[in-house]
Amino acid sequence: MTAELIDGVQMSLAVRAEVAQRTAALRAAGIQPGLAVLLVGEDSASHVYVRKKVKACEEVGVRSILEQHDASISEEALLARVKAFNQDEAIHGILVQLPLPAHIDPQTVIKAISPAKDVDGFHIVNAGALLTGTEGFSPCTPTGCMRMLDAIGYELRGKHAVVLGRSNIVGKPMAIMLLSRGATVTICHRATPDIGVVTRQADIVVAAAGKARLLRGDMIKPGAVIIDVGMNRTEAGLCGDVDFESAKAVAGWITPVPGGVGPMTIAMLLANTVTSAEQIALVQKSSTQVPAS
Ligand SMILES: Nc1nc2c(c(=O)[nH]1)N[C@@H](CN(C=O)c1ccc(C(=O)N[C@@H](CCC(=O)O)C(=O)O)cc1)CN2
Repeated sequence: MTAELIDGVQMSLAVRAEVAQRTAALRAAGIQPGLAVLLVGEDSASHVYVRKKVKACEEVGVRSILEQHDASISEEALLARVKAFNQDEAIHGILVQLPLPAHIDPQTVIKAISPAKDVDGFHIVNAGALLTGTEGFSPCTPTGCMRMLDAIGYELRGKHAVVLGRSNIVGKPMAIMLLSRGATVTICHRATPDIGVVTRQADIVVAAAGKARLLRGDMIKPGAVIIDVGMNRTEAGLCGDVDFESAKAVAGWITPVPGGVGPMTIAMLLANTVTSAEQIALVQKSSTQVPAS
């Protein structure tokens, strides 16, 4: 068997086209969606991702402000910048690119972002909304993975989904999203003794462990859907958490790296930013409406 490729580039273009239409409608109503991006330090991968985000904004008509800070910026100074963007009416989304330097606590910084502008969906208010199935912003990478599963018409109800990795930005929210769609979910992590025993039972594996080529073909149930969130820079170049060549010989569907989940992450960020602008516009409109006498 050779797996069918899930093309994240094509899917992200479809999402971007929708976002561009919504942006055009907002602009016609006098609202220019705006995203503030805070980048701290010299992590080269972060610079690549942020450049992609800024370019994507430009392409769909979202205004972006990129603020770059030296790695030595204090936590207080960074918090002050976040708070300034919270107050800025031209800004509808705020994101702080992760990882941050070791002297800055990411949770403290994320907590300072207004939940209404938290287009990364990392704030505890939005994490709680996801957990309880109420309205809020969902993290971009797992939301992008769900869109990919939907795009191939995959029915999750009754399936066994295995998530590799338990990070706050991918593993945990991914598990909640799969669970809320009726899948039986297992999370494997560093302390799981033998992940192959678990993954061989899975109908879907989402690999987000941050370990190059962790999931090999011999650990996959024939016909399973394999979503690779990994973004590992090795001597051989960029590779995912899945050993693509051996996995594609066994799986039913598979995402490539690059060109899989990454572009969908950026597309979902654009979608969240435009949603935020639409919501803020709605609130502003209702607060300026004069009640009928
Ligand atoms: N504030 C945030 N920080 C981080 C997030 C996030 O969602 N919000 N996620 C990751 C990195 N990330 C987004 O920021 C991200 C990673 C990869 C890609 C992407 O398009 N990858 C390309 C390949 C790029 C390359 O050549 O290196 C692909 O897969 O095709 C986009 C976004 C951690 N930090």
